[in-house]
Amino acid sequence: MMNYGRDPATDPDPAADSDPAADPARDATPVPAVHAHDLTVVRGGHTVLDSLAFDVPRGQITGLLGPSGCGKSTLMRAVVGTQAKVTGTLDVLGHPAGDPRLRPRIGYVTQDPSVYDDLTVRQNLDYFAAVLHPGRAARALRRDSVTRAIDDVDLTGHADVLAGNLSGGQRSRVSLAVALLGSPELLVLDEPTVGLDPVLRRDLWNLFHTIAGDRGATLLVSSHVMDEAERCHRLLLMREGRLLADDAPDALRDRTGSATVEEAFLHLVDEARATARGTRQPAPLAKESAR
Ligand SMILES: Nc1ncnc2c1ncn2[C@@H]1O[C@H](COP(=O)(O)OP(=O)(O)OP(=O)(O)O)[C@@H](O)[C@H]1O
Repeated sequence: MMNYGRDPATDPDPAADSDPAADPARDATPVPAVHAHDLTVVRGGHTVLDSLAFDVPRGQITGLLGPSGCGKSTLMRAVVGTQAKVTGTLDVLGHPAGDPRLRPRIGYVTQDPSVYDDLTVRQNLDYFAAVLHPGRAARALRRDSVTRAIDDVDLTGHADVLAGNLSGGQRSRVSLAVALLGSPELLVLDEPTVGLDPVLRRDLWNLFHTIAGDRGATLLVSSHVMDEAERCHRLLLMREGRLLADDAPDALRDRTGSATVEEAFLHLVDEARATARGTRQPAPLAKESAR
């Protein structure tokens, strides 16, 4: 579906030479969970993602942060293969984004919870588990994975409540539980903590770290709340469809001499504006919020 206009000289196809025997050095550098090069998306005649290049390392939490409208959801849709008009290279778990082989390996939670309001929490999970693991032989596996997913998102006490009677934050957590069902290698979560109280937000971030640390999954998590950046292993900072930074939070703060990621973000915005004006003088600190 993607990988339009790949330049073999600068951007080799990872699937084409994926035999480790052909190049033993590849063992030392595993294919990243996501590899993007010259990734561009045009929507309604407007360039929403502008020639992005980045890697998302495996087994870590990568935060995708930036103000509302900067292109986070568009990028996530491109990664899971549901975005139209994508050009450039976008490889996910070693395959072109959108490859049908990726479907069971990726969990995706959109901003709008996709749950059936007329089913209970457990019935929602049972339904999706039956699609994922059909047949009588998988009955115990289904039951265990449903129980674990409901527990993961702290909804055990609400398992028999109709989804339509849950709060917005609880319905979002049902969506997350559905995404966790198949123990995906890559979880793509679009603003999963919106509308949650601080305790639930903390618990969810703890869960994300468990999923990455204990289960070895890769998480790509978007947020426009900069304090969530501090909880990520790596950050992709975006603004107006471009990448401002691709770094670890500590390195980002050090590099910009900032106390927080939000301050670092503002520093980088000023730097980008100064560069655009063709001057090396940093502009005064912006007043706008990064949120
Ligand atoms: N159907 C469309 N046609 C044209 N432009 C669109 C369309 N949908 C979104 N856009 C534009 O694409 C840009 C990126 O939108 P996107 O939803 O990816 O941003 P976002 O960073 O996820 O925002 P938010 O944090 O508010 O969800 C925005 O400027 C938006 O106006």
